[in-house]
Amino acid sequence: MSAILSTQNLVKKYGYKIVSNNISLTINKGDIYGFVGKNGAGKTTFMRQVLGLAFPDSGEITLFGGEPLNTARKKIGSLIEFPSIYKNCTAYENMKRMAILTGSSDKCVRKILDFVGLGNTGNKKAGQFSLGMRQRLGIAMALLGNPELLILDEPINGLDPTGIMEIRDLIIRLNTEKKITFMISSHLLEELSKIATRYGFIHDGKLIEEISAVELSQKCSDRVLIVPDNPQKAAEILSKIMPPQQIHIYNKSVYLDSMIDRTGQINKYLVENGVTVNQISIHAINLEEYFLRKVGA
Ligand SMILES: Nc1ncnc2c1ncn2[C@@H]1O[C@H](COP(=O)(O)OP(=O)(O)OP(=O)(O)O)[C@@H](O)[C@H]1O
Repeated sequence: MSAILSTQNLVKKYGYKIVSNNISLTINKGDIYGFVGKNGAGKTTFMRQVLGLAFPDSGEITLFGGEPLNTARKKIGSLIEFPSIYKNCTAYENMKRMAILTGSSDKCVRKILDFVGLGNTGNKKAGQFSLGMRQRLGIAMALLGNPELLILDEPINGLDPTGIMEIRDLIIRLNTEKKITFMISSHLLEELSKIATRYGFIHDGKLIEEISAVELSQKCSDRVLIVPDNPQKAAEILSKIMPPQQIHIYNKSVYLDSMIDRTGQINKYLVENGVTVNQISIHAINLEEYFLRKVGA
């Protein structure tokens, strides 16, 4: 697997605030990399550094196996926050403006507009577009110059369910048909989980975990949920009959990674050892819960 983007101990401070705290992250060719973090976690700042719009205090950015950053950045398209669209221009006119900067042909402009589903918008001004159409136009503009990597900052933020579905489908088609690698930031974790192949979780400027979608779904699969009167005591007692690393306390509950077929025995064992069990069940966690647990929320 070849890395398209990697950073080594990237640090960025604004005043005393460390916004990128030693971030070492890798995005491989073909990934749809979900960059997940709460508001203010440092997602945009990280992306801006990759794009050369903000400058790290220390650390390194490696693009496309070590090409000089200025030339390598020409292979990256981006949509950071809101697309810069002229509201009084049509989709085609907006694209033509951008095409001058990237040296793209008219044929290429029309092809991309068709691909993103805006080929038939005719004389309609972008100001009359839905938010979803505007986001698709933003992506279309980012596609000029044939990027190998697209960096999208919160591309589905504020979209209605149809808009979200359209952007999701577009990303999947660009990834599978055009072989474009994606880095997508979002705090809408459930939505991201429908497309991401790998994730990076960021919290308070720190990359707390990188994990593949397959590994994540294994980690989020069924486990035992126990609601005891005393979670600490329950965990301590259970650690005598199972590996302690498979026992997690979260939100006054105890979760066990194994023992799914032994809930009756667990219940009996805890009660015999003086723990009252208010609830014991099988529970699959979702991405949101997983992330919140990771960041200790
Ligand atoms: N130019 C700047 N000057 C000072 N502080 C900044 C600047 N840009 C960002 N910050 C601060 O850095 C922190 C991280 O911001 P950033 O926008 O990178 O987070 P984010 O994860 O993208 O969040 P959001 O989803 O809200 O945009 C925030 O506390 C923000 O206020």
